[in-house]
Amino acid sequence: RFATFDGYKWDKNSLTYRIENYTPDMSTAEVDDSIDKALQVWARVTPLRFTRIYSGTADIMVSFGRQEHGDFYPFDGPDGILAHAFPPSPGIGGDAHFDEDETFTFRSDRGYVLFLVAAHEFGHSLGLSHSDDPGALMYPVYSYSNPDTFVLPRDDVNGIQHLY
Ligand SMILES: CNC(=O)[C@@H](NC(=O)[C@H](CC(C)C)CN(O)C=O)C(C)(C)C
Ligand SMILES: [Ca+2]
Ligand SMILES: [Zn+2]
Ligand SMILES: [Zn+2]
Repeated sequence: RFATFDGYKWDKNSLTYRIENYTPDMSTAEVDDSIDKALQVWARVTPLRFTRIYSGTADIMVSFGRQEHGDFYPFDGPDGILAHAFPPSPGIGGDAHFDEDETFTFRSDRGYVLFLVAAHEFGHSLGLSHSDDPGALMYPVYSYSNPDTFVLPRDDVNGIQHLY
């Protein structure tokens, strides 16, 4: 069953995002595609629309970092926590951080598929917290699934459509 951050949500349907830096694990094109596809997962089932910007401050700032990286939530080296994101609000709200000490992949299960991790994080960026449904994208434990055949689970659709 989905959960939200007590009604934190964006008060606009048009949101901007900016990819601030890249992981060496994948090509920039693969990172760009993974991030774009992860946002489209949510756009397909809501009125939300995402526009990429290349400078300045976006609603959703996407970055890779390791250990202490500028907020009070340092990462923890390989495995463990893969990423985190902040619920809707000005400033750091909406931002998604990925642990650079992970191996991120485009489609391979020999690492963590960036598309899947990002889709989960963007759920948080939009106002969803965790689901107790093990089949939900917003379940707090990573599990591999084929990005090419990924379908947003019903619990996540219900959750995001409860908000937008
Ligand atoms: C492989 N490691 C895991 O499955 C870890 N889970 C995560 O890193 C979550 C992100 C995944 C679901 C993309 C953290 N989270 O909720 C961010 O919003 C642990 C279960 C070990 C905490
Ligand atoms: Ca980690
Ligand atoms: Zn962070
Ligand atoms: Zn999470």
